[in-house]
Amino acid sequence: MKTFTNSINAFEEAVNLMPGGVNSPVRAFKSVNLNPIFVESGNGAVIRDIDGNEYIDYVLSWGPLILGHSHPDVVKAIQEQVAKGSSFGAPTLLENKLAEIVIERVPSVEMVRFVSSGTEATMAALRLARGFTGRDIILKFEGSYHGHGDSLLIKAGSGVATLGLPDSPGVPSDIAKNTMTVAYNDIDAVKVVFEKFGKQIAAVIVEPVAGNMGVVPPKPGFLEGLRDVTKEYGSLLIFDEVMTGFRVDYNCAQGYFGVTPDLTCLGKVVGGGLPVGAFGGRRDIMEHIAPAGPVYQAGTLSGNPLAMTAGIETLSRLTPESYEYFKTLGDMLENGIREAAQKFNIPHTVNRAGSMIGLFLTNEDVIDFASAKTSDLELFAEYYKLMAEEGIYLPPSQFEGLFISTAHTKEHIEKTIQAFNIVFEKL
Ligand SMILES: Cc1ncc(COP(=O)(O)O)c(CN[C@@H](CN)CCC(=O)O)c1O
Repeated sequence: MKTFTNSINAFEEAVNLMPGGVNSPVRAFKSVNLNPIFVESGNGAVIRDIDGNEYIDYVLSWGPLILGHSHPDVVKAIQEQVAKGSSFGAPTLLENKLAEIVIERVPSVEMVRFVSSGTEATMAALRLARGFTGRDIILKFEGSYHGHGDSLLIKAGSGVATLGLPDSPGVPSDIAKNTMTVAYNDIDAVKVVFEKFGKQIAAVIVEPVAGNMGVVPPKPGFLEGLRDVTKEYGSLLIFDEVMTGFRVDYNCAQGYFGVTPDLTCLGKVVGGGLPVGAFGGRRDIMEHIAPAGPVYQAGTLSGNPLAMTAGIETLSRLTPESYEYFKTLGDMLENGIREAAQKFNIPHTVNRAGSMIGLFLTNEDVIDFASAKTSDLELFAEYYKLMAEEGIYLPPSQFEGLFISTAHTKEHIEKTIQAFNIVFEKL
């Protein structure tokens, strides 16, 4: 039986030091009603908490650790770089190198700007789209998360073709009103909005595979429809690939689905576990970014040498064969979860996009946020606790997905499927 004494004590201290005891809300384990574990170390596919418990990790720091924790080559390269200096606030060859890799792998990217988080990337991409088009309105999708920028913390107004409402205190209504929200996968609703506001819409921002309502792949024709309608009205199409970038495919989700946006936002994997975000796209658009153009964007630690090193070493070790490996393990896990849920009559829908897997505790097809919310959240909390006791570390929210790394093995997957069977039998 696992004990969590040290994590419990540490969290008691933390809640007096930091809001909610964490530096990002989802880490507080609120939606699963548990004390979060404090992690001591990670090695490959396994993390160890400060009570000595070990877990097979399917969170992977919310996506970045696609090679697993403490990959020896990545560690060595960062150690060598930090001995030469951690930050200069001046250009380094490392930025050129990572930029070349990103431009080579991401079909839409002709030029790229590095920042320090996915939020910065999407904030900057929106400002760029507005500056380039001279328009103000942004269209996003209900249940999608693009970081905590004011223009993106927006919930749907009533009805389809109405303006957005703040989804957090502190977001001025004057900002919220320029963001519209419709249901993911509903291309007809998008067309209604464009018929009414098309010439005022600067951009549509979309997760090409939604990963923040759980995993929800695009319906056939959805991304293509967005590409067509934005072209028709002179708006930009922005793919937020912070989660899907280099995870769904060697050439990102845009390569997998064959739809090329005007701008792409990246994060997570592109930094290999260190703080990196990026936005890039058509050269004629990107050349509007300061100092080449008038749209301002800046950052003290943008292009940080250590973060660039982690990104270069990580992306360099991802090959087309890596995605074959993810498919093999992902197939095993997806089928194993489905078989276990069927065997023990657990309500379930399993969605998948490459090495992103979403288990919803509902028998509804999950195609958008409304259908994702039919999941049984109380059952999810019970399931989560039991899986943790079996040594499986999952994202502590029904509205997140499981990630696989190149460090996961068939043995890890087999142990995980065994845990699903044990847990589903108990529920
Ligand atoms: C599609 C997408 N776009 C932007 C972001 C924001 O990236 P960051 O600012 O957290 O680096 C994210 C961040 N994802 C969340 C969870 N899925 C990160 C975890 C957290 O918030 O702690 C994202 O998924």
